[in-house]
Amino acid sequence: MNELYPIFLKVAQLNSLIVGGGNVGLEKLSFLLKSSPNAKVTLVAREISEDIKAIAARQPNLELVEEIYQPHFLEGRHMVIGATDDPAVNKQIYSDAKSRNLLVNIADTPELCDFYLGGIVTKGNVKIAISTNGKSPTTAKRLRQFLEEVIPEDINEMVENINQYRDTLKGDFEYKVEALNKLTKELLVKS
Ligand SMILES: C[C@@]1(CC(=O)O)C2=NC(=C\c3[nH]c(c(CCC(=O)O)c3CC(=O)O)Cc3[nH]c(c(CC(=O)O)c3CCC(=O)O)/C=C3\N/C(=C\2)[C@@H](CCC(=O)O)[C@]3(C)CC(=O)O)/[C@H]1CCC(=O)O
Ligand SMILES: NC(=O)c1ccc[n+]([C@@H]2O[C@H](COP(=O)([O-])OP(=O)(O)OC[C@H]3O[C@@H](n4cnc5c(N)ncnc54)[C@H](O)[C@@H]3O)[C@@H](O)[C@H]2O)c1
Repeated sequence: MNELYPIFLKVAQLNSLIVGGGNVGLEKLSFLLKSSPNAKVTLVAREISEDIKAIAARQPNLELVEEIYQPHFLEGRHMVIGATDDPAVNKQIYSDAKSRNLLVNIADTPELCDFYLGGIVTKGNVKIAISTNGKSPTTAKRLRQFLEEVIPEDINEMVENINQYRDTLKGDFEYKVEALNKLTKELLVKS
C-alpha cells in the first residue's frame, strides 16, 4: 500500500531551493513551474544550463546563483531539492537539510527523500497528483497523460458554477452540504 500523504503546497509563499543546474535540475524546475508558475525558487549550481537561464529571464520569482553548494544556502528555506551529479554533494545536502528539519528531495533517489514529486494534472482549479510510491515514475507519467486526455477541459466551468451556487446558499452548514450533495449526485451515476 502507498502510505504517502499528499498535500497541496502554496509554493508561491514558501522558499524552495534547487541545487543542480543540469538536466535533472531543469526537469524538476520545469515540473514545479508548470504546475505553480509563481513558485518562489532559488537555484544554486556550479554551472547553470542555458535552458535554465532562459527560464529565469522570464520568471521574476526564480533566482539563479552560479556557485558551489554550501550549507548557508539552506537558510530561510522551507524545502530543498538536490539534483547535482555528485552523489557526495547530494548526500551532504540531504544531511544538512535533515539537521535543519527541512523537507528534502534528492532527485531520483528515494532513500534520500522526505517527499516525492508526483505526476500532476491541472485543469483550471482542479488538480490531481499521482504517485506510484516511488515504484514506477514512468507509470506516473503515463497516468498523468491519460488523465489529461480523459478529464474534460470544462470541469473547471463546473467547479466555478458550483462555487457560485455555493455562495448563494443561505442556511446552516448542514443545509449547504445537503444542497451541494443533491446538485452533484448525478456526477457519479455511471452512463
Ligand atoms: C512523477 C515525476 C515527477 C518529477 O520528476 O517531477 C517523477 N519522475 C518522473 C519521470 C521519470 N523519472 C525517471 C524516469 C525514467 C524511467 C523510470 O525509471 O521509470 C521517468 C519517466 C520519463 O522521464 O519518461 C527516472 C527515475 N526517477 C526516480 C528514479 C529512482 C528510482 O526509481 O529508484 C529513477 C531512475 C533513475 C536511474 O535510472 O538512475 C525516482 C523518482 N521520480 C519521481 C517522480 C519520484 C517518484 C514518483 C512516483 O511515486 O511515481 C521519485 C521516487 C523521487 C523524485 O525524484 O521525486 C516525473 C514524471 C512527471 C510527468 O511526466 O508527469
Ligand atoms: N540526466 C538524466 O536524465 C538522469 C536520469 C537519471 C539519473 N540521473 C542522475 O542524476 C544526476 C544529475 O544528472 P544531470 O543530468 O542533471 O547532470 P548534469 O551534469 O547535467 O548537471 C549536474 C549539475 O550539478 C551541478 N553541480 C555539481 N556539483 C556541484 C556542487 N558541488 N555545487 C553546486 N552544483 C554542483 C553542476 O554544476 C550541474 O549544474 C546524475 O547523478 C545522474 O547520473 C540523470
